[in-house]
Amino acid sequence: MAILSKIRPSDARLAQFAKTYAQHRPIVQRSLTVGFVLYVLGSTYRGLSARPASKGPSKGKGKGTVQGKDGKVESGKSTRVAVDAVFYQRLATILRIVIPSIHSKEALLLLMHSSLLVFRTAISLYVAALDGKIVASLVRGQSKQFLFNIIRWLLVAVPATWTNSWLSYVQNKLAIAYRTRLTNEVLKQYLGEESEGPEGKVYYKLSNLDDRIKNPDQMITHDIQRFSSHLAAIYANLAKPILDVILYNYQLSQNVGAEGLFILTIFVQSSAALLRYLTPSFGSYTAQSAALSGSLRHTHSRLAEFAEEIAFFGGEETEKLLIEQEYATLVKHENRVLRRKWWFGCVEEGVIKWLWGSFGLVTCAIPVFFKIPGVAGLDLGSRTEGFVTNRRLLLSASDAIGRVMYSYKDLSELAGYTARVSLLLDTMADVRKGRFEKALVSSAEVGEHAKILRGRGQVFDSDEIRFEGVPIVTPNGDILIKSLSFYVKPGEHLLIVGPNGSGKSSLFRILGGLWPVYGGIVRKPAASQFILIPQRPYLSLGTLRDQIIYPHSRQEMEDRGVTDADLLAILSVVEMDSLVEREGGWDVAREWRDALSGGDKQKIAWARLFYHQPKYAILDEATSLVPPDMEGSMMVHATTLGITLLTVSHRPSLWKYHGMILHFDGQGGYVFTKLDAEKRLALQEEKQALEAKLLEVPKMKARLTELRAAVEERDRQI
Ligand SMILES: Nc1ncnc2c1ncn2[C@@H]1O[C@H](COP(=O)(O)OP(=O)(O)OP(=O)(O)O)[C@@H](O)[C@H]1O
Repeated sequence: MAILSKIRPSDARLAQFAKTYAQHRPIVQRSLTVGFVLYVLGSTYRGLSARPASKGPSKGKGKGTVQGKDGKVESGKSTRVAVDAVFYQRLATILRIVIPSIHSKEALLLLMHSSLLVFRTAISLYVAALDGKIVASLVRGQSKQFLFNIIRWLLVAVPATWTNSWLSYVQNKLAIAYRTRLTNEVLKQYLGEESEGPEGKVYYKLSNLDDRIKNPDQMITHDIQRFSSHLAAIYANLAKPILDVILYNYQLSQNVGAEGLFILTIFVQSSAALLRYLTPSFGSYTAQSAALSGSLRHTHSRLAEFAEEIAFFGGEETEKLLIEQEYATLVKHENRVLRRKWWFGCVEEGVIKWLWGSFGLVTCAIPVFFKIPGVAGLDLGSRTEGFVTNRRLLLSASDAIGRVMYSYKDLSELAGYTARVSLLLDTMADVRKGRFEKALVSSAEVGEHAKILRGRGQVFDSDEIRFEGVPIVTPNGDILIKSLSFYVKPGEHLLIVGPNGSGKSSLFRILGGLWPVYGGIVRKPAASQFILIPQRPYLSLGTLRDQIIYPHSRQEMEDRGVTDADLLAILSVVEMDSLVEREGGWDVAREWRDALSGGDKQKIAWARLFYHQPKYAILDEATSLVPPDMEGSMMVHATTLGITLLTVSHRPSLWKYHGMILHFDGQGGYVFTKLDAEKRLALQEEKQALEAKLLEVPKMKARLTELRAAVEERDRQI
């Protein structure tokens, strides 16, 4: 006061400014009101024009097709995406999975979330009343009352910040809970227990027998996560802003003071600087999350890439374990970030809304308790009240209105992710029932071809393998062989030969239960009685031991009474025992696909065969990279273990190990007969010798012509 009384010239200037301002104040108020209305209109327009959200999976005016990650349409038959009855129907189906009962954890979280939303609104109402009281005490100049109200204001900050942080925490918990439910359900079907039955091997059939889903890995990892977080957020994004808008709407009719706006801007800038300083490095957390998500996706893409090999090994459980481990690491990280967000949310709320809010009130109180010349008491009161209204409008109403504007966008994004998740669930359900959607070859619609495709064969359990009139049909409806009949009795090894693409591997896919049987009768042991060794064997993620015992776990190995010493003995059969020392022991884990050579991979696959000792081994060019002397010893060893071999090989050196031959001609025909290896080899040698002689004929003819010319020349000279 003493300082103020000394600066008379500035006091006069202040009084002059206040007078001019008071004269023009109505215009300022009107401009602010118009500006505010324009802002609301602009936000509304932006909110509505964001409806055909180009971001996210929805397309067009809230409608479109379900798209893959690179924008490719997921299915030939387009799936509508709109906020309509179909969306609510799909959502209801998924809700039954993510909230299985009212006693579930998710239902409890949802109840907590709702209660917190209502509680927060109640706090807002209380604060609104408290604000009014503070303004009243300011206007009346009641310093004690004012201080008392400020203390109440700071006290209410405790439950308010607590509620807001809890809201965000519970919402994110809910998203994780939804995701876990959906992931478990999808994994159950995708890598399900019933791998032996016709309902199993969904992960193989989804990508090989059906066209609808191009990237199941992305759907299971990314889309389910996006769907879950959108579903958890949509409740708060719709319900709370509507409540807030109703609550604050009456204040929009009140004065919007330019003074308040100015001071508030300073506060907002200061709080932003402080918060920038305090903010944990959420950017690096996001990068880490992306890396972990990428790793999880990589594991899934490996599964899709090697689906055939894993399907033959019945490695579903091992793959499921690996995926679950990756998922657990990701969730652990997300939970850590969530906890940081929780305390940061408290600080953020405390600083922005409450601490600076109280400072703002104190600032407004200065002209009340310390008289500023030229400004009337009544003006001061209305200006303070204007500031409070302004603060509320900007901090609460603008936030609420903004969220209402964008709620439709949220809803259509949720519709997009709902469509993706539904497509995944529906396609899996169809695949499990043997209903596939795939573009077929043009002739598939007519005549005998169509008749074969409409048919279904019978599959019986048996000790031996016997095909009776079974057509070999590719997933796109191409008929490789119309009717195939052959058998393999235990101990009677079968050699399968034929040109590329004639259907040799396709036969194995039917044996492994991967491709449907379109006709005839198939008798065969369960898929678990087969082991496939392809040219490029599958190596799982895990230790060196895991490669030999795949898909067994260490526990299963021990339960079978097998020790590491036994595994070493198995490795010595394929002359790979030095590998254990070279790689640093049985428990070393690495990307074995890159660590081993092609031949080493084949030998490891043979070691795996000797460990499992199945009834039948399918060898699809399984010795192509192994030295000739070793392939013989490996075959003999397999035979002594009682394993019956079904071999695809172009090497005549392997013929002698087989009793029967199935010869595809590549034109839809085949011969199934006894294989007399010696006779066949003798014939082969004679054929080769004749072919070699035939190659000499042109050279001999040329030489003969030369000799005849030379003789004629000599005769002329004589
Ligand atoms: N998942 C699939 N979808 C559609 N067609 C397929 C699929 N897998 C294989 N085919 C087709 O089936 C035909 C036979 O393939 P298969 O792998 O049985 O040949 P193969 O006799 O083993 O040949 P190769 O000696 O080259 O291995 C090929 O024309 C191939 O394109």
